[in-house]
Amino acid sequence: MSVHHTRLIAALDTPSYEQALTWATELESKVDAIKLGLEFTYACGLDAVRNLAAKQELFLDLKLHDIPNTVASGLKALTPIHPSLMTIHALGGPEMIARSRAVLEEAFEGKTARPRLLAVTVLTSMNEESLSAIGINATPLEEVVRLGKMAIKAGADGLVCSAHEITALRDALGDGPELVVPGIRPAGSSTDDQKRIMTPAQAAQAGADWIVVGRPITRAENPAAAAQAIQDELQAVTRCR
Ligand SMILES: O=c1ccn([C@@H]2O[C@H](COP(=O)(O)O)[C@@H](O)[C@H]2O)c(=O)[nH]1
Repeated sequence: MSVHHTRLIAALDTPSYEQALTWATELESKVDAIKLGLEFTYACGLDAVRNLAAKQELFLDLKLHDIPNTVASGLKALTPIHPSLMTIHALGGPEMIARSRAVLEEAFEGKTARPRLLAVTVLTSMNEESLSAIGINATPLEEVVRLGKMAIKAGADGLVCSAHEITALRDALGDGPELVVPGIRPAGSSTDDQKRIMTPAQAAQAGADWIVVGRPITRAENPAAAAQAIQDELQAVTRCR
């Protein structure tokens, strides 16, 4: 059994390269990784992503979702950036997930660390009502566990889920899968468009490997101080597993 600490990822959601670089620099010693997603990548391009990846460990969150060949080829095209974590949507199904895993293994054969493949289960902006609106008559918890089991069996290294589903996923899948958890809100902060939220300490207590925090850091008057406060909250929670 070893002591386990939850690590902090800052989501740098901005269309401005200068802004992202400023945040990445300010947060360098405060967060464990940065996340770049659709907004930054579409606005600034892959060279900009590559430049920031040279500065800090990178979670490249592009949530690919298409037919298996297109997703696998897309992931392959991104491998020179060498992010630590990459996302696809679990809803793409087992063949898409298995092809994605295979392409990453092939691209990084013989190298020390390949990017870990994460399957996004149910977005943290969704609740039971939003699931019902798209014809899914299940709770987010039921749907996350159902998709999570399928995705891990198909070859995903981990899952993106909310902190509310961590215990059920650990019960179903054990400690192996890497659980990456957005929808994090320090006590008293605005929920924005997030529906399934928890505080950093609650998510750490539940067993998150990583938490993802965007606006509570980037919209703070002092982003570095906001990130440090979250780290302090995480450090106060020590789990053994
Ligand atoms: O289910 C998901 C999957 C990804 N995200 C991403 O995480 C950050 C959260 O940002 P906040 O500002 O802390 O809300 C954002 O980049 C999302 O694209 C998610 O929120 N939920």
